[in-house]
Amino acid sequence: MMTQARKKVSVSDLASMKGKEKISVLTAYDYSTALICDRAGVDILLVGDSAGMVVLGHPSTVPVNMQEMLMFCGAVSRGAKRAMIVGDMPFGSYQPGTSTAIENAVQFIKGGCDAVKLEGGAEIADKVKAIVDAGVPVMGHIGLKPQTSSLWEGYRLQGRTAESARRLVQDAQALEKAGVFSIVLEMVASEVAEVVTRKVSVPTIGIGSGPGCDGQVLVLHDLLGIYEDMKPKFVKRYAELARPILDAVLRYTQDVKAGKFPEEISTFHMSPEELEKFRGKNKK
Ligand SMILES: Nc1nc(=O)c2c([nH]1)NC[C@@H]1CN(c3ccc(C(=O)N[C@@H](CCC(=O)O)C(=O)O)cc3)CN21
Ligand SMILES: CC(C)C(=O)C(=O)O
Ligand SMILES: [Mg+2]
Repeated sequence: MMTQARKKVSVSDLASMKGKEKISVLTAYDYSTALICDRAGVDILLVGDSAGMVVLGHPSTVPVNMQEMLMFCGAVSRGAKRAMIVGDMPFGSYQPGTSTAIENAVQFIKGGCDAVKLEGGAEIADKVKAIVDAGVPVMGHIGLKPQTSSLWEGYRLQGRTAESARRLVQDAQALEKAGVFSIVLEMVASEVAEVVTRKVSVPTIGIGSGPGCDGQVLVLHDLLGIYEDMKPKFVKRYAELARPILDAVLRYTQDVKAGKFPEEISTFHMSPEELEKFRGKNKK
């Protein structure tokens, strides 16, 4: 008998959650935290290009490349048993053309991801369709698109005017038609996110887009309180871990300086016989 494949959250599981059960999504970038998030029952782990900011220390997500993303994806995939893993395609990995987009999407799947995410609406629908046709599930991402917003107008609320709200609905529908299994709505006015959620059949995942979305996503380091360079209004800190980490490292450093670490319990010894021989030889 074949061993049963691990029970993973699938595209069809997510589809059937729309309107019934909210979808919990978090970012993850490494094995140890992926393992914890998976154990907590997070449905989707997004290996976000936000790693460029919170892990690599860049001022935006723009500098992150494929090689870096694939390393994070491999680590997260080894930690997640149940959660679906979505790889965030970095800036430059899908802009050059459809075949480049397919090649890089396939690299994410080979690297352990179950799906990929691309920023953009109607203008990238052809690339989304091509990736889906190649057999790779795609998550859309509209509203605030950090990869390009950082180069143009900065990180601002989207869908503030009736015109831009209508465009968001059209973008969502274009992505749905192109075959996405889900759409991230980032920093979209709550009223607009609600309408988009009603108008598409696939689940919407909100970040800073109000409670009307089918699911929610946050950056793990924001939720844990260990990324302090910025605090968007939509972030809720479920813990303030910067402080306890600082305290632990302070105490460790004090102990090292004072010669109080390591203690006997953390120290290894030779056997008495070998120690005797060692001392004898050393005497000479
Ligand atoms: N750590 C982290 N968390 C994120 O949520 C995140 C990233 N990194 N990197 C990629 C993008 C960038 N994001 C951001 C960053 C800043 C604001 C921000 O400053 N927002 C202002 C409102 C600005 C306005 O209304 O025009 C705020 O006060 O929330 C929003 C989204 C969300 N994403
Ligand atoms: C915040 C989410 C949606 C994201 O794209 C990221 O973490 O990079
Ligand atoms: Mg991203």
